[in-house]
Amino acid sequence: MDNLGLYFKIAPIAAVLAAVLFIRLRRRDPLIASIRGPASPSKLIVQFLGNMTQLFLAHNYGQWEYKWLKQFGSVYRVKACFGEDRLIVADPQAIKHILNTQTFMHPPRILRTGALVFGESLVSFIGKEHRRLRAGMSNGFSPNAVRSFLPIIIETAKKVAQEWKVPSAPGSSNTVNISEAIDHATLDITSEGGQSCAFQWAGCYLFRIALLGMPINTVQNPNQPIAKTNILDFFVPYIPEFIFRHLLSLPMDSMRAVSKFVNVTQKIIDKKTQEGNATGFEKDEHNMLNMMGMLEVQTLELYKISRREAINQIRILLIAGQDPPSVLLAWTLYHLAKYPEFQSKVREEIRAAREAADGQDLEYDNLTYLTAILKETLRVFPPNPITERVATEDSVLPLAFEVTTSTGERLKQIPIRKGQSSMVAMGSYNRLDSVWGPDAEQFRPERWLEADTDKRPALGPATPPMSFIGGQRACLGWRFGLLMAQAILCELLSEFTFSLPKNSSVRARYWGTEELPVTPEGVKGVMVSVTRICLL
Ligand code: HEM
Repeated sequence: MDNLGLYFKIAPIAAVLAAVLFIRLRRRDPLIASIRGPASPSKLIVQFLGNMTQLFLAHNYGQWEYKWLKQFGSVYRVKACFGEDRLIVADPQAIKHILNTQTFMHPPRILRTGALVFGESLVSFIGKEHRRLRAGMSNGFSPNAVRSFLPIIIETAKKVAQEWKVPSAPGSSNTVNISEAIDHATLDITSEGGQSCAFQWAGCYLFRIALLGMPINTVQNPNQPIAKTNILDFFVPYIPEFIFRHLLSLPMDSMRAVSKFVNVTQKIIDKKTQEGNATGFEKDEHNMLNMMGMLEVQTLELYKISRREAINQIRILLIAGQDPPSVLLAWTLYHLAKYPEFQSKVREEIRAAREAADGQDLEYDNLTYLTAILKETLRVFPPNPITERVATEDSVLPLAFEVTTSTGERLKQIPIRKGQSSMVAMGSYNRLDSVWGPDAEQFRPERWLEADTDKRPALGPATPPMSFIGGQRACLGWRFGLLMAQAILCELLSEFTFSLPKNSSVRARYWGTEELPVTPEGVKGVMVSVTRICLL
């Protein structure tokens, strides 16, 4: 009986696996299969996952990907789940084509997960629906709208300084995990401190727990949860809808945390809508929805966006707006602590700018060395190093650099069949010797001050480097993210020096969609010694 029971449990799973494998093998494109790439790992258990474990679960993100880049060139093939052939694309011309034509879309995996976590939002919409919503939201990210957040950014940076608990006497220091306070800071900014915005009723505290409790923000017990949830991610396209709907009920810490986030934000959205309907949507609130004009009747009518839809964007703005700037700041502070010579130079630039501004707000874009440091950090450790697109029809990928197949054929372009998945590898593009020169691996901010910098292909906003992606799904908040980083760094560098404690080390870990710095124990963040100086 026991054996029979087991058989009935295993048989349907085996049948589904066999069917998926059969469909995959029949759909295999011989040209893509002939493009050179790494062999699949030989262990049986990971064979199902192909090279995905090396790509996404590497001990140090990029340890395989950047090696393959050197070995196989700027476009190569990897194995994904169930023998699927995927392209890893770091070639600038191919990337430009993928991002700027309507032929390539987010894969169902991202759209499905996006819909589950964010509801009807920018990340779960495609085509006309996406363009409509994006047009309405884009309006609000103008330089002026973004700059109106400067007072709260500066005020929040001061709170970071307090959270580090460094005694007030110059020379006093403390060793802290810089990501903890920075995570709180970017969340406070994005949700406008919870003081005057949509989150007020729910209490900022509850909201914080819900958002900061999400696994993408707290990698407390790194290896297990990361591996489990990332592996689950690989299977998302194959999970039937009736099971997928209940994914958040799985007894896993990560699922519980995401579910809490969904529930708390849903209550906020409902409450905000009810209150607004009863008493009107206040114009004097200063929050992101207002910044984008998303509570104004004219804007909503112009872009045919319902109010409900507008308020729904709270979730995506909070996640997209909170985490990448925090990761960028953590990697930047790590590099400044590691290279004191760059740190002194940037501090000197800030000091001179403050003197010239004579008490007025700084013009951050004029701080060329600070911008160089940020661009170099975005180049070497882009917060989102890789993303995926799927061809919706047959197409041809143009190439800047030829690709050689395993039979020795040299391709100047790659014909792509409908359904072919391509990973747009921003991190790899940002390290291409052919674009960045032989020192591409090195952290060298000076490269941004050299004359030939702007000759590199511009693939998206604030590029090069390509860390905000480009085309129809380019980061909407890149200007906001950069302003947050610039202003917070100016405040912190005016008050503290940063250095790495003895024997400290950091590695990069892929989590969710991000390349996070983690301590040797695997906790998100970087341990840094922070020492107070006389205020600049
Ligand atoms: C340093 C900071 C940031 C980086 C490196 C970054 C990077 C990115 C990347 C790579 C994408 C594309 C992901 C994909 O298509 O797979 C993206 C999309 C997006 N980002 Fe950012 N981001 C940053 C800050 C922000 C901020 C501050 C906001 C909002 C306040 C924001 C809002 C968005 C939104 C709404 C999208 C989706 C756009 C769409 O699908 O049309 N981001 N970001």
